[in-house]
Amino acid sequence: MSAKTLYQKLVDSHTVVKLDEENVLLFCDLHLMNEYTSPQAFSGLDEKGRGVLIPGQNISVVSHIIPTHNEMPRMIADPASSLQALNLKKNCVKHHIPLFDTNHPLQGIEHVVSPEHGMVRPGMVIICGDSHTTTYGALGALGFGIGTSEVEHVLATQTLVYRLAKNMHIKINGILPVGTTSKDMILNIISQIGAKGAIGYVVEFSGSALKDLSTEARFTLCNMAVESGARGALIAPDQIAIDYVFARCPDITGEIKERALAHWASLYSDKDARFEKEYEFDATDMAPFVTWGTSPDQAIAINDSIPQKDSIKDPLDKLSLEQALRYTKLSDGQTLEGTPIDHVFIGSCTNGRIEDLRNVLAAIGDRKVAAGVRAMVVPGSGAVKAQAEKEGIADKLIAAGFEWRKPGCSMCLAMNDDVLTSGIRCASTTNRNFEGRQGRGAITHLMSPAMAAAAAVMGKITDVRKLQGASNA
Ligand SMILES: CC(C)[C@H](C(=O)O)[C@@H](O)C(=O)O
Ligand code: SF4
Repeated sequence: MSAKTLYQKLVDSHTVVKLDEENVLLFCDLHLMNEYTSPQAFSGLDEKGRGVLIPGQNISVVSHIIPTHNEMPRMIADPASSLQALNLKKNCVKHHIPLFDTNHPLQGIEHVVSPEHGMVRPGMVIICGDSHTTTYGALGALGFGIGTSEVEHVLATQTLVYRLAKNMHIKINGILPVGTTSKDMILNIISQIGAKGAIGYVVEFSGSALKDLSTEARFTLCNMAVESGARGALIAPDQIAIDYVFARCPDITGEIKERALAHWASLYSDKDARFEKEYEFDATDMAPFVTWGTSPDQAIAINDSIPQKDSIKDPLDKLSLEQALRYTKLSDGQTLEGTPIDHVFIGSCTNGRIEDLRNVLAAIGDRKVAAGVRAMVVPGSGAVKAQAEKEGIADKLIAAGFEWRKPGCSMCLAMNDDVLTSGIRCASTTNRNFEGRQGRGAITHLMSPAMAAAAAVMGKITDVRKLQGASNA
């Protein structure tokens, strides 16, 4: 038998039938839905008089449009958004699909909610009408985003017509230095391979630098891989992944547990497996990374400077640099450190988990949010929020001047009422910095939670490594 990549093993084990050289009918173990990308799919089912084939292998959350203010119970004031949430509820009740509704204590962003309750396990195929479904690769599950018409197909058949991707291997050796995180790692990688660098590929990450990363840090890495165009991101499951899953699945015991372990042990790329593209990085000299432009690959190390216009040969690249800098109101050749910021947003499916919030607290020490800065923390889920409150993180962040919100996507894409106004500069732990992403004319700098925390207390983009010790109180 020929050597296979982990990706090929996952696809083969889920292939119902090969359709042609490029397409297979793929079985999907878990299908996630949100209020935003599911309505047309349910209407499509209704029109054709079809039902949902396996309701228990689908799950829904309300995430994108809900407000994150602290009133109890949470109300959706915007009529269109309220209708979307109501429709999702109706559809889920009608088709017996479990729903984490607006006021459910565990509600949150799909990519935060599903792994924290043990729904994501190595070897699964997981799909969602949302691009950041690549997150689940951190546990050795193949996750990817699908379109609305595909959502309908999955609901009706639990399968998907799937176009095969190519294999890319990104090896990261060395050890991430203190003060850097997997967010810096992925921003660094994307800045080098480009926002289109992995189009058509499923990326497998490996290397010694991953061994020290927690599952949550790996989620961040795989989540953002899609920003390089990747159709999926994978990390072969190791003991860290296995421990994460079993801690959340106490019901898997005895023979089933043995069988699961035996299967998971086979989930790696064979020694001679062929990758169409390979990259190697060294984590040892990585530094905190921050975006300066309007694409996730327009990023630099905090101690570096924005590229000089004249150093860019390709006319299109030069144009996109000029356009980006016009929008972000920065100049070529300048450094980012010291750039004043107005707003800080900590949250999203990239960095809205408990470890991210612990990192925020650790970074600020006993400092307070700088005068004139508005800093918001939006936990990724109800469980993250409750945990942070239990650990005293919430109280300390509130005392430091942060707003403590309810879970949701919020200012990651500004589809609720958390919208920035034009010209506001935001230090954000999110994943996209396109023009207008956080509000028309608003400027987004993507960075790690620790770096965003440093920006909050210093009022400017700051190298978090310089913050150790001293206080601004
Ligand atoms: C709204 C949804 C389709 C979108 C996505 O697929 O990623 C959103 O989650 C985003 O992050 O831009
Ligand atoms: S948090 Fe942001 S990136 Fe994640 S699903 Fe929501 S809008 Fe998309």
